[in-house]
Amino acid sequence: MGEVEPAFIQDLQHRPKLTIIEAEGIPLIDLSALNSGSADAVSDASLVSDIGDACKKWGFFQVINHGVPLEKREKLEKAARELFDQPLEEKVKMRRDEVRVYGYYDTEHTKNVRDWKEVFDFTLQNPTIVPASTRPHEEHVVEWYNQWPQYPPQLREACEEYAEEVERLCFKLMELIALSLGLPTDSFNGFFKDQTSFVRLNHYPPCPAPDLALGVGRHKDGGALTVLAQDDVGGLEVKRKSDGEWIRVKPTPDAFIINVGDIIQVWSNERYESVEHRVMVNSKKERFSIPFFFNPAHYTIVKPLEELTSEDNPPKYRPYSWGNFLVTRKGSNFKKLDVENIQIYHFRVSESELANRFGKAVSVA
Ligand SMILES: O=C(O)CCC(=O)C(=O)O
Ligand SMILES: [Fe+2]
Repeated sequence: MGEVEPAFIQDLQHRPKLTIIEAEGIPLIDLSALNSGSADAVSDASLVSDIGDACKKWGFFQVINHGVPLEKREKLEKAARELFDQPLEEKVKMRRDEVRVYGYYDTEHTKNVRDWKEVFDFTLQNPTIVPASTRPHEEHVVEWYNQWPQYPPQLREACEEYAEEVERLCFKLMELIALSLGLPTDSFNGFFKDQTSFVRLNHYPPCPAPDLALGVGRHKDGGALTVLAQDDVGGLEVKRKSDGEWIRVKPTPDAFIINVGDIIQVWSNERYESVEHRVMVNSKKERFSIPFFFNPAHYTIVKPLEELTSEDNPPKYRPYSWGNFLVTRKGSNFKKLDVENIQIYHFRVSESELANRFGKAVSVA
């Protein structure tokens, strides 16, 4: 990528500020209690409340001593560099499209503006089963398969080993999140039995106009939880809930950045919110990152959990099909649409509807 074409240029109000706020950063949480071997470590009370506070206040936190071996992460980071270092003719041999949705891609759009990046996606469950179309109530399913390159030869093994470790961490984090919401530890496990999780290798090349373009435009992650490994360059910005300022997430060696996705926002009936984030690019340095998107089975109907709703706190979302959401989002990756793609707020019950329901409940009582 050389010159900045118009497709990359953000609208004025979404352009990044080059003065970076690193003030009060997202919380840093030490997970060593989880790996101490004690059977009830996951119910460590202060850990649970720290996670709950971070989810509520920020929707984002970093973890250290998370149990994912550093050598597995480094092996994948090295393979990712070698992969993106290949000539474009090689990389496009495993190009993603509407049928082969995993593989290499360099023309992704977020909110209909092109991202300054190239990516390689792979799924954990190969094949991943999803609805055959974006039609509501689609009963047929299709299989989505991985595409592996010849070079670098160790990429596939590095991907699979890394994914296995991070998946384990995701299950532990979901247990901590369940406890922080006052739910039984294993409340969420069942949703991930036939998971649609996938991992993305991101490469953000140096960009001649970091004031006009973004590596990834502002967005919320649509799944349940994201576990992100970023290198030491920096660029991820999180929209601070308290004042809407964009805050840079400072790289911490060997830490993972965790964020709550839209599904946890719905399950928790907005006790925890999925927070907007974006990636700034750099005129001198390339940057690499690896998000792991932890997603439930395609047949999951996402709705606020009964235990977390009540007459005073009625469900704020209408139930929706995760498979339909995922397939609709993936389709929108491949073309620039004239309309906004599927967003979680489309399923939000309006404040006036909520007030009406509440009013009715009161008048009946
Ligand atoms: O590269 C990053 O730091 C974050 C990427 C991201 O937010 C995403 O791919 O959803
Ligand atoms: Fe994201």
